[in-house]
Amino acid sequence: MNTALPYDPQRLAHCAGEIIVNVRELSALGWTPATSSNFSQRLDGQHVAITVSGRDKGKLVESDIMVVDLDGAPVATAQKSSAETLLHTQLYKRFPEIGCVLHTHSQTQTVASRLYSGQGHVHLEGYELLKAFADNTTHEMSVELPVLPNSQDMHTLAAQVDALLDRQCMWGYLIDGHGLYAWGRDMAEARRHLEAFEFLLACELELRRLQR
Ligand SMILES: CSCCC(=O)C(=O)COP(=O)(O)O
Ligand SMILES: [Zn+2]
Repeated sequence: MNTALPYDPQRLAHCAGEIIVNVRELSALGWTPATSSNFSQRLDGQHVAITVSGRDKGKLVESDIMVVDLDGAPVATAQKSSAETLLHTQLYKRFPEIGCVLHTHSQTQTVASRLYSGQGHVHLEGYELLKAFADNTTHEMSVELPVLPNSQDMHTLAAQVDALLDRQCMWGYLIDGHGLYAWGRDMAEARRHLEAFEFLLACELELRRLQR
């Protein structure tokens, strides 16, 4: 064991395994086309396991998961982390309870982001599946899923997200023409939120189509 590492390598191996298994399943659904999407899990109070930039997310292996600190700087590696690392670390930095962040580019998420960008959010109401966002004490009756303008400048995007989080507490957001970010206390919860958003967005798109 390399005792010089500032994080627990066994925890990294565990998180990498969880990321690989879950992302393969998301990829098989067609939610990570053309090397898009990125995924992370918190290792401890200072470190995050995150996907290496540009990898085929459907074929991840352990060496495709690396460690960054909460400012997004690589730790004990020369690998390049996801181009969108800052969008992950800003969440871990701000909310100690967040343990997992998932970002995908499904067709449903991307089309919905385009359709609702003018409105700035997607209003989700009247669905039993909204219970996927409820904790033990509250029963969510409606959810506003924010839609942010896209930018190639991650600092601009991260500033938009920070401003949003000042006003509103939520489990995800869309980026226009880009995809969805969703998170949770652990992989299971983040995945439940991601799948619930995907399903609810698909319902909204279908309703719009039928109502035309
Ligand atoms: C080819 S997709 C463009 C970048 C992107 O949006 C994405 O999610 C993947 O970027 P990464 O650097 O994490 O591979
Ligand atoms: Zn992306």
